Amino acid sequence: MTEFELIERIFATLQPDTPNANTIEKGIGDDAAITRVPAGARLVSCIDTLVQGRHFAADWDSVEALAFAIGYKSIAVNVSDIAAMGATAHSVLLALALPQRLANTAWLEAFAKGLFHACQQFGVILIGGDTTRHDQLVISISAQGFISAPATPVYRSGAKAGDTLYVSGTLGDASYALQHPDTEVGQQLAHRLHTPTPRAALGNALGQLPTSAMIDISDGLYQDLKHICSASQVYLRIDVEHLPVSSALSEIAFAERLTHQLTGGDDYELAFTLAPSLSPPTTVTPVRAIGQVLSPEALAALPFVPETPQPILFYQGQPITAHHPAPFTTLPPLDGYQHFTGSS
Ligand SMILES: Nc1ncnc2c1ncn2[C@@H]1O[C@H](COP(=O)(O)OP(=O)(O)OP(=O)(O)O)[C@@H](O)[C@H]1O
Ligand SMILES: Cc1ncc(C[n+]2csc(CCOP(=O)(O)O)c2C)c(N)n1
Ligand SMILES: [Mg+2]
Repeated sequence: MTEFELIERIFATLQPDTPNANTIEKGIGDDAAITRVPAGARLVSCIDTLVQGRHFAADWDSVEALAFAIGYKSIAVNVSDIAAMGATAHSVLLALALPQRLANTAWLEAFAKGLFHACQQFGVILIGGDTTRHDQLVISISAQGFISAPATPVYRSGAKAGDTLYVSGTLGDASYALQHPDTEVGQQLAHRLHTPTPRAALGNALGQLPTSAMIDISDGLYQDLKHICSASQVYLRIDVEHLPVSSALSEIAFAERLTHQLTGGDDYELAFTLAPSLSPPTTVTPVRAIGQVLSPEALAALPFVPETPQPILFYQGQPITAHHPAPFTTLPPLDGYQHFTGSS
């Protein structure tokens, strides 16, 4: 298959019809795509790259077996970032660095089926891309979405003292599945790692409310909430016993599963803050209050306040510290997933 046959046979042909198609003046097939933007809408854009051996397994057997899931997940992680702005995803561009051994109809069809399955589920259309050859599989997807009035974008920077902190779905499932793939619980949770569900409808509903801050959880709850703390210049209280847990993960010892929930990553849940007078929207995705934005008075009452704004963990009403680490025996490292560490 040549590069041009591949694009034509797989990406232009396998795409199902979608409602967004009528807003695309030119999709796959020219030098760039042309989209009709709804009058008054704001354009929301993001990009995420998935790399063999870093975002999914390095070995070829896994990459071959996971073709559908890799296609699905590369769309899902972008839809999640668009949802985290309070927006609705509309269309995507796909840049594919494809190893020779995957440039065959079987692998590409399975990959495209996963990709288009996610596109259909979340109402997005593939409008173009770029295909090159490389020795490892690397997938970059950029997504664009829209926010139309009365919805407004939700930033990381708007959390206010007294707001309630919420998180959607359940946490820690993907991380457990990644680290324990051969256990019964790991296998029950494998779908949460390979085919995560971005909270598209919830993100959209939160864009209709005066949601004060929002982020999607990709690198671990604690680390991602740190971004809300520094952008909003607030301290967050997290009550660890309130972290939502799936029934499969609840089988695991409390301290161990909490570590996955706080630091594991790959959750693609939404964390957000709302003024206490507001109720979170009711969509198919459950949400749970897990803490609050600390007021200056609440902070002043703490035995110790870190210098920089950050989340503070509580268990049974008491701050979790190195001296009083319960429910942990020793405080685990709370940094989540990082591509580069501090050392050079
Ligand atoms: N190479 C880059 N060039 C320009 N901006 C970048 C680059 N890498 C990251 N950014 C920007 O930095 C900000 C944070 O990026 P980051 O990738 O950490 O986002 P995230 O949503 O927290 O993580 P995820 O990759 O899991 O979606 C975003 O605004 C992103 O666009
Ligand atoms: C083989 C393998 N190793 C590790 C992980 C875990 N992992 C990789 S990237 C990431 C954060 C989001 O990435 P980004 O910040 O680039 O969007 C996480 C939690 C995985 N899924 N597969
Ligand atoms: Mg994000």
